[in-house]
Amino acid sequence: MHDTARGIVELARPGNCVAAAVLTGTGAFVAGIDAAVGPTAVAMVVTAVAVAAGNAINDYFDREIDAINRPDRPIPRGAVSPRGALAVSAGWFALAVALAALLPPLSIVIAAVNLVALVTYTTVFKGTPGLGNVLVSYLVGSTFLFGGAAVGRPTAVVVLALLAGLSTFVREVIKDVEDIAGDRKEGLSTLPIAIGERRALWLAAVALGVAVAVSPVPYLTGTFGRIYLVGVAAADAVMLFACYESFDDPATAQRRFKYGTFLATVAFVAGRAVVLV
Ligand SMILES: CC(C)=CCC/C(C)=C/CC/C(C)=C/CC/C(C)=C/COC[C@H](O)COP(=O)(O)O
Ligand SMILES: CC(C)=CCC/C(C)=C/CC/C(C)=C/CC/C(C)=C/COP(=O)(O)OP(=O)(O)O
Ligand SMILES: [Mg+2]
Repeated sequence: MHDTARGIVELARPGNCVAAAVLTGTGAFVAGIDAAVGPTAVAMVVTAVAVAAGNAINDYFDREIDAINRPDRPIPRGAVSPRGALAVSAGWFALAVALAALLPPLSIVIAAVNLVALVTYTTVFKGTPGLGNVLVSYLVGSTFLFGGAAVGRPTAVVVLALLAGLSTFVREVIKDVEDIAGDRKEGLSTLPIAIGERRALWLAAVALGVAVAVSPVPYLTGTFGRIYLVGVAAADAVMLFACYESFDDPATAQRRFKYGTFLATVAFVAGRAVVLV
């Protein structure tokens, strides 16, 4: 029983759930959390539960592949049965739907689109070159819009959504380069397999260049205070270095890149806080 409970928690990948919920909360905070603390809290829980549901159904559909490449995952190691994982995912999806119904109309629309995307990601989008990366990027970017919509001001965080989406695309491509051997063995057609590793990494570098060029905009529009520039410059530097590093060592680069995105999230919060105090 102990390993089953641990397995169910692992299916959710709680670190991703918390990180995504923080992004939703950041979106609400930047947009104007004073307007609606309750809906913000609900939106953060919906985000966390939706990510848990999406990760669990991903493991269900990936169970044969993971048995070869990730035997330590809960289903291949026998901690949770495939049917059990599907039931847990369905329960989390149902909970996300029930809670999303408490939110404003636009939030409900975003949640509905995202939940369908999460159910179809693995079976429809993941194996199509670049499409899976674009969908995950949209999902991460949408957390800011979801938080902004919860407080009735989604347009206030469109730039943040774009930055999060672009940077997620970059990291997903680097992760696909890291996983290229296993993905090729599984017969997956990821972007690096379809167009080549270096071309895929150059495409990611261009996307990062756009994100870095756009990153001062929240300061220039007055949304964030000057401290944001210091924080986002550090985050940009980490992500740019990770992107350069990815051509030689994608495994280290994608982990370093993730720290850069966390640094950027802190810069968003600090940048807004100094304007509000
Ligand atoms: C240029 C600039 C200022 C960019 C903004 C960067 C920003 C705030 C990005 C947000 C990225 C973030 C913190 C995402 C966490 C939420 C999440 C669940 C991401 C999706 O991850 C999917 C990935 O495949 C999971 O893999 P792993 O992390 O290895 O478990
Ligand atoms: C705002 C709302 C309602 C939802 C947002 C949902 C979010 C932010 C999702 C983020 C992306 C995410 C974590 C999706 C889950 C599915 C996924 C991409 C799993 C990873 O799948 P693989 O590509 O198989 O990689 P692994 O090797 O890690 O399994
Ligand atoms: Mg998987």
